[in-house]
Amino acid sequence: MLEFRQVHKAYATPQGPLEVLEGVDLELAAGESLALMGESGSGKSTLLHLAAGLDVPDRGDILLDGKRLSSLAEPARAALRRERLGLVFQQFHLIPSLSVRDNLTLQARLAEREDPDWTTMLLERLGLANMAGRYPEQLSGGQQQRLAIGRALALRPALLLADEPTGNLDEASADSVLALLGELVAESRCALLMVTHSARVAAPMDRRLILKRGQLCSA
Ligand SMILES: Nc1ncnc2c1ncn2[C@@H]1O[C@H](COP(=O)(O)OP(=O)(O)OP(=O)(O)O)[C@@H](O)[C@H]1O
Repeated sequence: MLEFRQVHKAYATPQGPLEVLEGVDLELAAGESLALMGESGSGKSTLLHLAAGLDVPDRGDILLDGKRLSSLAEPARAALRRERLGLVFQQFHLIPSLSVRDNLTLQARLAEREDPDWTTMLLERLGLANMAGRYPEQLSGGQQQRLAIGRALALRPALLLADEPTGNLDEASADSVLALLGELVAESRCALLMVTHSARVAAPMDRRLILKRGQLCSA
């Protein structure tokens, strides 16, 4: 469902171009889970942003459901993103003026695809059912993280892209939230591409790859 073919990406810096991805090949099947690992600065977030169509490669192709993301204009990429992807990034980007429930369901309502049973199940599983009327600032960091995960799953995406959103959580709570994410993804049968530094989080996933010197290799 997601394919990278010889993807190259460099950033312009005062010292000249910084080559981050140098011929990345990747295939992710529907429903498959993949842990993306690698040292800080190795290009994991860059790869995830490209997969989300938030940025485009310098060379190479990225295909989502057989559509060439890299040659679509931004409005078409945004439409595909809304339709098919769930995103969980390091910043939660919750809307302060909306309640927990409304943050979770906003996109689904805009797309007229709200599923009240799924929403209720997500709120319960994420431990947010008794605070659905609260606002983001009234939640702890871990609760905000769980809400960001719920929001990404509310539209039942075909692919969830997650940049390990551990925030300032201690290791034990981060691991338990990420384990819950893994369960919800499996139940909704969506594919998962997750950046993680934790071997424990990566262990149950179908595959583990490491980004090293601009290329992907097996962990
Ligand atoms: N917009 C940008 N302009 C210039 N350099 C950038 C830009 N974005 C990222 N970089 C550089 O590209 C490299 C890869 O960054 P990226 O954020 O993809 O790494 P990462 O593996 O996700 O790192 P971390 O694990 O620390 O989050 C880093 O050296 C970073 O400094």
